Amino acid sequence: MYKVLVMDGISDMGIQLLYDAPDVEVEKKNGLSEDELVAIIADYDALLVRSATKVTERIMGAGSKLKVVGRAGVGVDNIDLEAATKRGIVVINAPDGNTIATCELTFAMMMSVARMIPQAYKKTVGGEWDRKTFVGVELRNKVLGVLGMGRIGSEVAKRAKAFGMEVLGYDPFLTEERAEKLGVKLGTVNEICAAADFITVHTPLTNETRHMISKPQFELMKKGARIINCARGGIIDEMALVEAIDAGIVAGAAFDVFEKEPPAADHPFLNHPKIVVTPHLGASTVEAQENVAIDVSEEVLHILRDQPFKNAVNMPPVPANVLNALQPYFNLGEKLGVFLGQTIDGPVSEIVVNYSGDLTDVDTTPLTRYIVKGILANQLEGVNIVNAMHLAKTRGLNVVVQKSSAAKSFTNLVSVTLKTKQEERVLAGTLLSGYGERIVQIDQYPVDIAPSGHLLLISHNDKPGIIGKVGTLLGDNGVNIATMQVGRKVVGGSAIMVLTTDKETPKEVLDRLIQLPELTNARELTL
Ligand SMILES: NC(=O)c1ccc[n+]([C@@H]2O[C@H](COP(=O)([O-])OP(=O)(O)OC[C@H]3O[C@@H](n4cnc5c(N)ncnc54)[C@H](O)[C@@H]3O)[C@@H](O)[C@H]2O)c1
Ligand SMILES: O=C(O)[C@H](O)COP(=O)(O)O
Repeated sequence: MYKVLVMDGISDMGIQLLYDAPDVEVEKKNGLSEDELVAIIADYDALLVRSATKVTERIMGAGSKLKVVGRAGVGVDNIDLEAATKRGIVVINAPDGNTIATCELTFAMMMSVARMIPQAYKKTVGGEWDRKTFVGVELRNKVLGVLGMGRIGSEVAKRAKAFGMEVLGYDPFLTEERAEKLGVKLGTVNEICAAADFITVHTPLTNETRHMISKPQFELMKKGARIINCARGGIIDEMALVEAIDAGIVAGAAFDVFEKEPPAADHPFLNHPKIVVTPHLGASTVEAQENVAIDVSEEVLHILRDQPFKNAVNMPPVPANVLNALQPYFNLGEKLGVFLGQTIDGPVSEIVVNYSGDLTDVDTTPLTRYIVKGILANQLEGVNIVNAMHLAKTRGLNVVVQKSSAAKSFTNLVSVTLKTKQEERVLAGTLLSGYGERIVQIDQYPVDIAPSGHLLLISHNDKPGIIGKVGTLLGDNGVNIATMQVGRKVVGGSAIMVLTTDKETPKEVLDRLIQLPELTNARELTL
């Protein structure tokens, strides 16, 4: 039974999928401190949060069973991604579910700041009938600058056109074609700051975007510009904004997010007559909360059940067509790795993976992760497809991927070479129609082996009688041979024998095998 801890008031309707799952037990808690989470997290396989819970290295360190942290929303700045990756914990988010909610809040904020609705409301309910102070501006014919043209920024740009606004956009990944399709003119941050009547930001908070709008940008702005931030606190320099308003450059601002949340009681935005504030409500609609909770629940179930998933934040996304093409090979790739990992002595210095045939048509990176995971699994605990490449890198292990279009006798071939300072071992596998996964090459020897169960890999000199000696020794010790294959390059030269056995060969039997004078090596492998 998997235990899932759900924090931060995530929608019950959205996580119904988890309640309904027969293999999942859900517990809901709110407002736990870091210490309280550290004390209980070892019981859980999955943790679901919004932005309120900070998922720190300490929490993940204590989460000995933790497989996945699910963020019911977009921003993962409350989750220590590096710590998760190191521990092989998958971090997933729900990037699409709250786009429209946040886009619509952006317009609510834009209208609020254009017409001073919150300020007018406050006076009206206070008993004043003040129609002179609140003369606003229209959006029509105004220039809107959108910094960050991802999901939310693009939706904002589309709707701004309906208000009759001219839209200028900046995003390092916005192509001219896409900008043209959206009816957006491209500009630099400074050009947009100089030209816009309204500026809205929709980027993540990164080292590059921190204080992207600060004193120098405010100094470029038109008198009367208005600023909206429904993305992340810190993208706009809060103190520089207050100065720009007080200097008469900026006419007003609307902020849903703060550099520190919740802001201190004496934060200059609170009670400022020209600044509208909300408590991080961008995603707070019934629809968005249901959407993100459904998305994250589906992914959590996939991860807990070892099924493929798509929205991992600490792994590159895998497009559906790539996943479809590679998925049948994941198990084979891992088995090739597990096989090789058990056949090598001494530290591995390089892994060379060669893909040939149809597999060369897609990005094979996800499959490489399975291979590397399999190789490392023999040496390291807790290795999985999230941390496999990271662990390989931190151990100075070079992973080289090659592709060759000719697959020789096979439609597809995955060939893996493991190199240490002393030796080199090659293993190749394929999927054979009607037969499934097969290992088809060990070093220079062609073989045909199903990669599962117990195997004995024996290196020997090609001498008459050796097969009988091995068979007798195993038989005398109750180890039944299921299949046997022998390969050699030249008569009387070095050769290999691969046996599949119905049970593990005991260590003492293996030791006696190795003492046979014709044998150079014997290893028990479990796949
Ligand atoms: N207020 C809320 O409750 C709320 C709700 C949802 C999302 N958000 C936040 O809104 C932001 C945008 O969300 P999204 O779903 O559109 O994300 P997204 O990933 O689709 O878009 C972000 C865009 O920012 C661009 N970008 C990155 N660095 C940039 C830079 N230096 N200059 C300009 N553009 C840059 C990226 O290329 C990307 O296109 C995120 O920070 C997210 O956390 C806030
Ligand atoms: O990044 C997000 O998705 C938003 O900031 C929403 O955060 P929330 O789920 O805490 O409302």
